[in-house]
Amino acid sequence: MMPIDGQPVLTAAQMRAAEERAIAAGASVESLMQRAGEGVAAAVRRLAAGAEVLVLCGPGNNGGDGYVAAATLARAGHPVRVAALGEPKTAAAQAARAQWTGPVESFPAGLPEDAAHAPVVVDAVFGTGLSRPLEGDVGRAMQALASFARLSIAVDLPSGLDTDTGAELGGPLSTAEHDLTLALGALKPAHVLQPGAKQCGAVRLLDLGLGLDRISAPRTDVSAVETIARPRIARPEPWSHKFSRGMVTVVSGPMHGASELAALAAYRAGAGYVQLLTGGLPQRPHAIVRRRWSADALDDKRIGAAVIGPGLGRDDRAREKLEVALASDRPLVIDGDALHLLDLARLRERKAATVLTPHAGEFAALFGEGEGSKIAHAQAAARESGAVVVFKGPDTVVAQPDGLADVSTGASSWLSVAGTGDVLAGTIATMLAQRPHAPREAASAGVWLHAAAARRLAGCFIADDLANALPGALGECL
Ligand SMILES: NC(=O)C1=CN([C@@H]2O[C@H](COP(=O)(O)OP(=O)(O)OC[C@H]3O[C@@H](n4cnc5c(N)ncnc54)[C@H](O)[C@@H]3O)[C@@H](O)[C@H]2O)[C@@H](O)CC1
Ligand SMILES: [K+]
Repeated sequence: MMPIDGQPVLTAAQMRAAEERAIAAGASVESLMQRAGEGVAAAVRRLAAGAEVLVLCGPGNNGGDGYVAAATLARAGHPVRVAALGEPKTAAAQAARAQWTGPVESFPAGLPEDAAHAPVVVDAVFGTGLSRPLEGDVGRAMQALASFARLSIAVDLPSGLDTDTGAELGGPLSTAEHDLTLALGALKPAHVLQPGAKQCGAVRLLDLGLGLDRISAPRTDVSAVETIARPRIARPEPWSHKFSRGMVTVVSGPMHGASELAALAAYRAGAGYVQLLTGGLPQRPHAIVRRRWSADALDDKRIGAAVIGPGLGRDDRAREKLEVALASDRPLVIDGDALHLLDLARLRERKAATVLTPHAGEFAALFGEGEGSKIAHAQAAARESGAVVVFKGPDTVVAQPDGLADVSTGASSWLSVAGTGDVLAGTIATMLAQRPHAPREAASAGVWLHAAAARRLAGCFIADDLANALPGALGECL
């Protein structure tokens, strides 16, 4: 079982292609299924601690993995039962079924009442092949079993999810929520995009030897999408000074608090010099340099990145400031109100690095609703705008115009509070000021730090606390 940071994310079609490549290179579906089932059995055995396991098997190869896992557990002397949704339909699943010598109960109808108390449930009903909503009582029965179980584990994916979008094919609340999902061979979008990611519980990767790791396969060969890994951030050099550490300028507006938060976060994320262009009164922290806005305020070549949007307002003065920011040659983070004023045609004329940080509402206002997954939406928006797009949420996606994209995993739901977006904008600006040539990497590093700061707070917090937790998160990256 491997952690999921910095791993490729493959669609169902990309997964099939990887399987075909492995078969062309000498593997067989049966050998891959054996490896998958044995990996599942090893994980289940370790976690079940001797408790009886009920394996639910579907008609396809996901079910085949389940039969191999059940047979492997039985051979090891672990108490295990099997219940199946029909007979296996593929040759590989039929061969796997033949390994299991015990009885097969039928699922969902016919499963005795006491099955509801199975302490450990393994969902091997459907994986990447599911193309339509679960029929009959399958979803409801699975939910009941999973909620009664002390431990419920999904093989590859929780049955009922759309692999490529993470949507529940049968509509909201139609899929069981598991404690653990064992992603086979590679992560899929449903492991990282909501609501699928929540239904997965913890996600761990089982390697099937498909050669999908970044050492064997360069990023674009198998997939342009990857989960965000902990960034490596350099300590200041002995000869570093405040400007070489990264200078961030935050453009303020009538709602001073939002830009104050962005400026505080920029400092806490490691910037050497943060100035706030504001008409507000001096306040803490005094380290923030406060200047009045002027039309040439962004001409300073020492500025590594500027932030515009938090608390900016949407009036003519806000428009004027945004136009100055767009015309400047400084890297720019555009957030909040500025996203509502943005003209995409004007943005495309800009040469310097630009990062947009919309939440779902701002994203829809700028780019429309779109088709497909959140990853596909972010990729299309990056292509259309020519900017790096950070499509925020519980499953933040960072995409750049050529299609490369990163997805955040494990964001705390406590981040759903006012001001955390301003903190993210400031954090990304610092990363951008320190890494001027790599806006996607800078944005992803900022997203990682933001999520790590929230994890360190481990519960309810306000945006000021989040900014103040950034140094601890940064410490994890040195
Ligand atoms: N891609 C790979 O490299 C490997 C994949 N394996 C497993 O194979 C799985 C994919 O197998 P399959 O493609 O056979 O797909 P699944 O096992 O996910 O299910 C597909 C089967 O269910 C039927 N079906 C689809 N939607 C249905 C619905 N709503 N109600 C009833 N029946 C429905 C399909 O007609 C098909 O028979 C993966 O998730 C993984 O568990 C492993 O065995 C080994 C390697
Ligand atoms: K499954």
